[in-house]
Amino acid sequence: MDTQNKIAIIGGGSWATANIKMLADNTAEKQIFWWMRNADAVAHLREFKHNPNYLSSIEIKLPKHHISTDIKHIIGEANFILLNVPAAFLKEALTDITAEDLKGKYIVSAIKGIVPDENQIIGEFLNQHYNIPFDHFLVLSGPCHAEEVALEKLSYLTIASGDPELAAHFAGLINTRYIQTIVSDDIYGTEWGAVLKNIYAVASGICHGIGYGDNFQAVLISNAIRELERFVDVVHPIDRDIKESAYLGDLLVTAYSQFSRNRTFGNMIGKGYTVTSAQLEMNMIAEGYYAVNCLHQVNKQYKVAMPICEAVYAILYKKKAPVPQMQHLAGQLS
Ligand SMILES: NC(=O)C1=CN([C@@H]2O[C@H](COP(=O)(O)OP(=O)(O)OC[C@H]3O[C@@H](n4cnc5c(N)ncnc54)[C@H](OP(=O)(O)O)[C@@H]3O)[C@@H](O)[C@H]2O)C=CC1
Ligand SMILES: O=C(CO)COP(=O)(O)O
Repeated sequence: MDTQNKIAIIGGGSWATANIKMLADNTAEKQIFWWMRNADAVAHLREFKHNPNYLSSIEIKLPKHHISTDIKHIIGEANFILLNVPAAFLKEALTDITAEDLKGKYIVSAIKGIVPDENQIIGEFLNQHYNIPFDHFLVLSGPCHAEEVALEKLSYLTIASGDPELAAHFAGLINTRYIQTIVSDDIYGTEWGAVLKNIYAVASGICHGIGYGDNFQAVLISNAIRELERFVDVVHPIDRDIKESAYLGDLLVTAYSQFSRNRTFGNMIGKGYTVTSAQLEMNMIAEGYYAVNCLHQVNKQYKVAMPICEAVYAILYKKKAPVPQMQHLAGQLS
């Protein structure tokens, strides 16, 4: 294994900023490089050592020349590439990057989404479009909100990889006083679980926005974990315990948290905002919005019963009114 520990973070949002904090607070020897598309944010970071747009309380102590808008240069410096751009914009971010640029590197996806048009989770997309072997691919998953990392609240992260030794090595680069790590070999289940929980969090927010209470939400989420299990068991049938933190834990934190972008987005939709106005209001990305459209396409092949995802799809993409859709869904829950 290449243990140089030169890590490039690709993306400039909340999770990228929180990931830099964990990596910097971890004491293993390493170098950290950071790419983001926003030149003003790079200039601000170099001068003032804070991301002006996301989690600005975190102090970023990287050398100035380690932060850049030149993605090819930043990727060229590192042997670990930590992808942290919302899935909807990943292809755009990697436009100038070729398979040759990524050859031999370890790619870590902290993204919880599906690549639009390709309708692929990140590991599949990188494997098919950039020849990344699964034993060079890792998934960094929750349950973990960037905001709580900023506050150094105890959090658990799951690292999944086709190579358990590699997963353990990367875990050793992000463990801190407030970050515990769990290692898994379930790349597909971890990725799909994270994609689906975002859609269920949107559903949870919509229900809250139209006036359902905690009693209904508990039933919704208990049905959501069964729906999630049905789907991952069809897409990648292995022996997994859906109650583990990477699956149930991630669903719970996103569906219930005040910090969840997906729940907040759903709540606004339930309250009558249009998709565009909710997105403008948030200034952050709700992956569940993009994911539900991709999932709707992907599930034409698998035909798994997914009434919660279908209700969210109908509201967001067919412009159906939330109240009757959720009433209809409620009739199917148990
Ligand atoms: N936040 C969290 O707690 C967690 C997030 N994740 C995952 O991390 C990934 C990144 O999300 P997160 O950091 O939360 O994102 P944020 O919502 O905090 O930030 C949005 C990011 O998306 C970029 N962006 C927005 N619009 C565009 C566009 N049109 N083209 C290109 N880039 C764009 C922004 O760049 P710019 O600032 O230049 O506009 C910014 O980097 C997602 O897959 C998310 O699911 C996973 C675990 C936890
Ligand atoms: O993935 C997350 C927590 O594990 C963050 O989810 P939100 O995008 O809903 O904030």
